Amino acid sequence: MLFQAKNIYKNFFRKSFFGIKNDRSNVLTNININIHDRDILGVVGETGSGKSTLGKIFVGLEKPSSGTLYYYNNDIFKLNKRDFRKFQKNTAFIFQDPYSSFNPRMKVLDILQEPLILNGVERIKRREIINEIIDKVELRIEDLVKFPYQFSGGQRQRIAIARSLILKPKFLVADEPVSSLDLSVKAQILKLFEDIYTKSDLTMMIISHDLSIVEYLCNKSIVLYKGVMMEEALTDMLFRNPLHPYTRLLIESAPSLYSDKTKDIELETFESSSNLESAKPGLCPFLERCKLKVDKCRENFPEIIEVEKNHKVRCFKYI
Ligand SMILES: Nc1ncnc2c1ncn2[C@@H]1O[C@H](COP(=O)(O)OP(=O)(O)OP(=O)(O)O)[C@@H](O)[C@H]1O
Repeated sequence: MLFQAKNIYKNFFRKSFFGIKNDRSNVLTNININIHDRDILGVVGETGSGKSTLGKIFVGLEKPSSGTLYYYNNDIFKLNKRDFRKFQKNTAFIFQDPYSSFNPRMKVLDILQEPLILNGVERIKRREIINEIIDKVELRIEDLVKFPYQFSGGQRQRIAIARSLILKPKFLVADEPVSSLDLSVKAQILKLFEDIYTKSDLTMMIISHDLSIVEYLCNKSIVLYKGVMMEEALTDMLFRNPLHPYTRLLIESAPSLYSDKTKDIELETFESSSNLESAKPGLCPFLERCKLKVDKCRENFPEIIEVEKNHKVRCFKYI
């Protein structure tokens, strides 16, 4: 198994005006996930549900507050410096807004060769790798001497993908990889991810609030709500038979990949704002918005249970 996340919690402390850490926010609660070689795991949930934080933990950019993340059975946060660097070389993260992660004074060639230089790759080999990668992401040789601001959003995303792949990682996290792109460019970039996956031995995590992207690319998916895993399933199952009221809400209200229009259907699982019940610690975080709640929901926190093979849900409706 490539990754095994066990009981991962992440809290951030907000500092008060006087710089004292006093306000703790639970961003991730008891996350357990297995990622096998060649999986494409989709992580969905609304803004602030902890998706990016989870992705960053998987590439070592954030450390969990507690819990363990195994990479081929090694606890990555217990590796010595050299092995941790080796681990990070095997992983890559494409940020939500790639443009802001580029140095605007660097040309594409420098953006692409920087990681190679840092890893001691010789000039001739660098050229070979860069030629190969720009071919893969369908950029042109003449693009190498341009600056990022000279490209459209879709082209910039190609540069970000090229840079993330330059050290041939085994595992790639793409955080909202197409959220800022218009529909036709979005489809091209998704196709590019698909091609890259087919022609390499990558394992991926795709973070998105947009379910259509996950449906298109991912073989399995998890649904996060306020940092809690609500459902985990093979993607086909999740879409064919969503169990958690929150997943159903997401799927029912999702626009299709092929249209900007949100489906106009009755959201039977969703409590109208006038009826909201405030969420209490220790109870299901979706309680306040759930129309299907039962008495038990106001008393206990539901465990996540396997309802059928490869399909888990956290909801008292199924316990
Ligand atoms: N470094 C940090 N310090 C303090 N709080 C943070 C930090 N990083 C994230 N958070 C908080 O953690 C929560 C989850 O953030 P995260 O970016 O992981 O969510 P997300 O689901 O990816 O949302 P989005 O889709 O908007 O990026 C948010 O409330 C955010 O403000």
